[in-house]
Amino acid sequence: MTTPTYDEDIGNKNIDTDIAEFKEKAKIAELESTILRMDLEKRGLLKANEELNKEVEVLRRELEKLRVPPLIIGTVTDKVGKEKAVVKSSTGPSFLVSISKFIDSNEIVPGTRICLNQQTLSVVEILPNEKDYRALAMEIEEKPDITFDKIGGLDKQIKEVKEVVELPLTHPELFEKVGIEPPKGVLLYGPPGTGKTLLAKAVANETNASFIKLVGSELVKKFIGEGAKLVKDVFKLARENAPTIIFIDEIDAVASKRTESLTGGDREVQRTLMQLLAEMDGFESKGDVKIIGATNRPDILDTAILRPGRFDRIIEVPAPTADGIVDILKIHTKNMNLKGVDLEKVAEHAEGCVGADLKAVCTEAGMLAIRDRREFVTMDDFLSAIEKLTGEKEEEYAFKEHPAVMYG
Ligand SMILES: Nc1ncnc2c1ncn2[C@@H]1O[C@H](COP(=O)(O)OP(=O)(O)OP(=O)(O)O)[C@@H](O)[C@H]1O
Repeated sequence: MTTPTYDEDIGNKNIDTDIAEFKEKAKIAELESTILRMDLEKRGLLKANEELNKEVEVLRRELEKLRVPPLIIGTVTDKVGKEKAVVKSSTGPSFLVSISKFIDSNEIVPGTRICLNQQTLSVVEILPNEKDYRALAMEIEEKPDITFDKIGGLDKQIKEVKEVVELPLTHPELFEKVGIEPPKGVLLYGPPGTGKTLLAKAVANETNASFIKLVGSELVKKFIGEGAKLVKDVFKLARENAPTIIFIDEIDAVASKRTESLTGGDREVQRTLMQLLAEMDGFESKGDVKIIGATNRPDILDTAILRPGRFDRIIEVPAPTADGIVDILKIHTKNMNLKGVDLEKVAEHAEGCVGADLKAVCTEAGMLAIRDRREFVTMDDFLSAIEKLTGEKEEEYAFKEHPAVMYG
């Protein structure tokens, strides 16, 4: 074997370097093409992701449509395969229904409470257990923190409510001695936002009573077939937690005049009203459960609800007078840092506003000060707030008929 000469040695080294360089370039080219391929793949995936997101959005909208109330409540009595179930609806009949693909069918077992879409009758929602669900339908406060001094411009109404609701709770013996039955319930009527709920809460506060609030329209519109049952439950709960004030807002939704031909929805309302009347007739007027109903539409009420022994006292809660507006403004500005604000002048500009509007005016005036980085609220803030809010209200009235128009 001959040893390579010096020149041969250099030549070999050059070839080696060339090969290494070539290999490196090939590697780089390969990596670059991998990057390109991956980039293309990424773009494809992003596109697919975009498509899928669109599909999810369409399905979500479809699901929302299915869940639009009114829904029928039912209880699963049997499961048929993976996609069907036998459901006893709370309106009476049983149905073999399909389970919507949006529902995890494993969660559907006999006894599960579900909601059915009214048109397709397919299972579109699983309800929490009965107790939790009931809690959603009513608002319960042990002792509300509203006192009579937080209500402005309603002195006459406060006196009447105290006489009719509070006195029988605090001094039932007075009624016994005189030999008259205290009223079981009182109906408050007037435009929205005038303080009906406040009055009911203040009575509960004064008498250390529990406060249960129901909203008539929710009772009958949200879940078909549950209204009557809920009314029954509310009275049971009220007796267990007595003394109790049951406040039924928008009572017209369950107690409007009967119509000749009853549609499904009307029948539901009728059942709820019957249950309410039965509960009212069934309890002692000397007992410690009182009902306060509220409505903006006294003209459409069924007279059955106004018979003696039911809502036998009716109290109007009107929009505030000029003095009332000043009183309410004083209440809502009590903790505000005012500078040069003449509440009587503010009241002149706020003519036609109800309590809820006045509260909104005070909050808006405060917000204007904060927006200006000021720590005090001026007359101008109030005037701008009134202008803004009354403008918004006018727009609202222009679009929808408002019950308050009844009151002029
Ligand atoms: N007379 C009032 N005095 C002080 N504040 C009031 C008065 N009326 C309304 N408000 C304010 O407006 C808010 C809403 O009032 P409230 O819920 O009592 O009205 P409502 O008559 O029950 O209305 P709705 O008929 O819409 O249920 C209250 O929380 C309170 O801040």
